Amino acid sequence: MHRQGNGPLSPPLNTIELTDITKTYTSSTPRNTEKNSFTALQDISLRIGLNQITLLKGPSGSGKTTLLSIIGCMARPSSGRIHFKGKEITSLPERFLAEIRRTQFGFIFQNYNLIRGMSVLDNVTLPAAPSNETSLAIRERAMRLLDKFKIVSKRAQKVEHLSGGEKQRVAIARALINDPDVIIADEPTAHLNTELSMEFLDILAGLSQEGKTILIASHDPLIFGASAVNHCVELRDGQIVVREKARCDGL
Ligand SMILES: Nc1ncnc2c1ncn2[C@@H]1O[C@H](COP(=O)(O)OP(=O)(O)OP(=O)(O)O)[C@@H](O)[C@H]1O
Repeated sequence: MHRQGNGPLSPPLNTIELTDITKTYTSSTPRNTEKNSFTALQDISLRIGLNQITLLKGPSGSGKTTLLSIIGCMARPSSGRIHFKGKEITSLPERFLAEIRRTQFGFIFQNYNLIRGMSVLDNVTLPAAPSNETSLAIRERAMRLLDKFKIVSKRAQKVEHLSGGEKQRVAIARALINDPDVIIADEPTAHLNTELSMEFLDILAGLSQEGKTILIASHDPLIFGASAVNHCVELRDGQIVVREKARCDGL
C-alpha cells in the first residue's frame, strides 16, 4: 500500500483493485407500474495484478461480463470502489472514464463486434479515431499489428468474408490499436476450434510476456488448463466462490 499525499492508504500502483463492488440492474414494466431489480454482482472485492493473465470463470449468468464491463469502465457499479493503478476511478466524471477506457483498455468480444461492410484495416483503426495522431500514423500502426498477427494480406477485405480465426485476429489487432495496458476478452474462444483456440492462447501468452494485463471471462476448459493463466477467479450468483493462483483446471 502507498500513501497519496497525506491522504488515506491506496492500493498498489501495479494492480486493479475492486472493493465491495455491487451491481444492481433495475428495470420497470412498460407502464412503469412495477420496478424489478436484480443484483448481478454482490460485494466483490478483488485485487488483479497487472502484467498477469486472470481468468474469470463461472456458470452462465454468474456475473462475468458484468464484472468485466465494470473493470473496463464500460459500466458503473451501483456501489463500491475501483482503484486503477492506485488511483480511485469510480467517482470520475464520464469524460475521464471514457478516456481511461480508450487509452488503457482493449476489448475482445465473443462475437468480435467487427463492423460489417468495413475493411479489416478500417475496423482495426476505428478505436483510434478520437486522437491527435495523423490518420497515416494510425494506419501504419494498424498495419504493423496486422502483420504481427499474419493477416496483413487481408487488410482491404470486408470483415464479413473472413474466417472465424481471421476475425479473431482482427479483433485482437483492434484491441491493441491504442496500445492499452489491459486487454479484456469476453468468451474469446467461444467460436473457435481447438487449434485456433490454442493459437489465441499463444497470442495472449506473448502479449502477457510483453507486459500486457489480460482479463478473460470463459467457459472453455482449454483456457482453464492453460499454463499461461496466472490467476483464476470463480463467480457464482454474482459472488466470488473460489480464487486461486496459477492453473485452475479441476476447480
Ligand atoms: N442490463 C441488464 N439488465 C438486467 N439484468 C442484466 C443486465 N445485464 C445482465 N443482467 C443479468 O445479470 C446477470 C449476470 O449477467 P452476465 O452477463 O454478467 O453473466 P455471465 O456470467 O457473463 O453470463 P454468460 O456466461 O452467459 O455470458 C444475469 O442474470 C443477467 O441476466
